[in-house]
Amino acid sequence: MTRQRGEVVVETRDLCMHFGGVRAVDQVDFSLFDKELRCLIGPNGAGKSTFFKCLTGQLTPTSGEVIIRGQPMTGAEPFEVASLGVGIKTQVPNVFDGLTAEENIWLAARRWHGDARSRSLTAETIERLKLGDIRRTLVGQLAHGQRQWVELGMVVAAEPWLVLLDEPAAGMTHEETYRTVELIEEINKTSALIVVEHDMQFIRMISRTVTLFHEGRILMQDTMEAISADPRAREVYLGHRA
Ligand SMILES: Nc1ncnc2c1ncn2[C@@H]1O[C@H](COP(=O)(O)OP(=O)(O)OP(=O)(O)O)[C@@H](O)[C@H]1O
Repeated sequence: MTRQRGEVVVETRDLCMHFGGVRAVDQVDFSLFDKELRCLIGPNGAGKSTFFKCLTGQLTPTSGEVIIRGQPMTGAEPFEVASLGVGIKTQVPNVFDGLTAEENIWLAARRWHGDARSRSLTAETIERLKLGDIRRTLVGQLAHGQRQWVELGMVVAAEPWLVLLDEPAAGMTHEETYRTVELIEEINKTSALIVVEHDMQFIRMISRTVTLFHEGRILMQDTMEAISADPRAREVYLGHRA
């Protein structure tokens, strides 16, 4: 079961996001502990992305509460969530194609820090995520996976204590997915993470506590091994994916 570590840093209470009659997120009570790495999985339409967007401020929930490090953040704007020290990577690309990888990472650092600190953070991030071979390449010329890693670098350069990632391995090859897992493990040394992901190979490699959504609710929360062995979980999700 979930190994509880330290303080709860993200909490939702009775969170609901309804679109007309569609209960995309319905009465969700969720807790994330400091330094935890949590994956959110579920079949198409289960409510993962909607839940994610309620945390990031992209959507204002219909009812319920979002609490981040003790602060009530229900309905906050994305910049207010980011201001708490939360790094957010959505599915929408957020890079400048006409700038190099290094310049993109520097810009992300510069948003929060002075010039000197931004330069050192950029160098540290490139070293930490092993992006040295592409640092001077224009992002518009990079492969899909490499662009995603630059975006991860942009998130890391802001020194977040919490990182929220929506489908970081989407569209990646096996090798790119493997590298992305390594980068996420590296980021988890300094940040808690919530990762929405479809890719079973990715989830198994990450191998931590997984929250399984189904019809807007949390159906199960456990290791991937336990979820894989559960008949109900298999029926709603794994049966048509594993
Ligand atoms: N803006 C919206 N307006 C109306 N309905 C929406 C909207 N966004 C999501 N929904 C509906 O809410 C439900 C949950 O969708 P959501 O995208 O959160 O699921 P998901 O688990 O992220 O699915 P996927 O894995 O396919 O991305 C679905 O029925 C979807 O059609």
